[in-house]
Amino acid sequence: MATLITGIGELVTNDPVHDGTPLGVLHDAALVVADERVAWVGRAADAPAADERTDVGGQAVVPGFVDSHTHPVFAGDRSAEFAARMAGERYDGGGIAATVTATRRAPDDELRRGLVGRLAELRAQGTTTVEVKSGYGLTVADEERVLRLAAGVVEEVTFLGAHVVPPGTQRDEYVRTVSGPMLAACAPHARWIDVFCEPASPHAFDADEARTVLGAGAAAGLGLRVHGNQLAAGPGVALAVDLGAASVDHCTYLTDADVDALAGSETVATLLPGVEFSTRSPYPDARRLLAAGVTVGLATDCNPGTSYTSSMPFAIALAVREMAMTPAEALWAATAGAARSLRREDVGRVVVGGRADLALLAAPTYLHLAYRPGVPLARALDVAPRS
Ligand SMILES: N=CN[C@@H](CCC(=O)O)C(=O)O
Ligand SMILES: [Zn+2]
Repeated sequence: MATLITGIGELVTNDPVHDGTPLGVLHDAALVVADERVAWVGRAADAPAADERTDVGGQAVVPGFVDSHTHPVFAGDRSAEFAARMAGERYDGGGIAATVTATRRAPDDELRRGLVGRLAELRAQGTTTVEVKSGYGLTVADEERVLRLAAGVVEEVTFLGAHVVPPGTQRDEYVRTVSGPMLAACAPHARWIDVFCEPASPHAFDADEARTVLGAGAAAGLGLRVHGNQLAAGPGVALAVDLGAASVDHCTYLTDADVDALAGSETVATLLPGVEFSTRSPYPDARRLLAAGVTVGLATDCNPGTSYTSSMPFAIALAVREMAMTPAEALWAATAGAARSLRREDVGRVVVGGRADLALLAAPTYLHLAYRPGVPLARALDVAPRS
């Protein structure tokens, strides 16, 4: 069954063929969706016939947001930690242990309910692809169960056993566990492996430890992602580029050498401005990255410690207001850039043959995403189900 979506006042495709810009904007547009894929895209006046027709009344349609960095499988509450930070405390990753304790105690049903609820929250704000990390289990059994739950509901699943060294565990012994039995138990549920490489945190991993874990993950067939350069300049970015990681995330503190390395690489710099908002930290220098030609992605980093938001529009608004990205750059980073960080060609843009993952905006133009911060304008557009 084919559905014609018409009455699109402004359609962002991320396909430059339409207007010669990265966003590929069309006005008075329409598209045809069949079997959850885009079958046709163009001007409404040229639209072909279809079995069904949906008129969106002049609203804007953009590619569904791609949230390429989240940690939504957890239990417990860390709002008091947030309040303490707002009163001047610094974030160093120490609070992760509290979430680990609560997550280990939580039965599967409670974790699944929390995950599904957070994914619904994301979708209600226009996000159609979500990457989900583990990292609050940190035993073989708990990491495996978290990833099994995640793999039951999303495609992009990331093993983050190397989030922090759990209290009471020797560092070298833990790195051996993560790279050995934990990886063996978790790899069947995951597409990616990630490491919090941050020597500035006493809880996270240094370059050698991160290299060991990522090397083992690559040997097990997983793609690589890195949490790096969040708290200070450090080895995370260089390591990610050296190992051909798909993404290095945070990038808050970068040296010139880091920027140069990223510029000549296939590694996406994924910026997470919700973290700087919630930890009262300086924002990453997005303009420096863009000027150097680095591919920039944007994500929420939805997690209970540093960024408990599920809103990609909020990330876009922060990127525009606090990181001086243009609204067009921010939307591209939240869709096509984030898709590239997941090495996905089928999401993050509206092209024939791609997934019909779309966000509808209660607004005439995508500019409203940053212009009207905090207003629930975006929602995932549900098109007719597969025939
Ligand atoms: N920095 C490391 N990990 C998460 C925060 C986890 C937490 O504090 O619970 C992040 O991406 O910011
Ligand atoms: Zn993270």
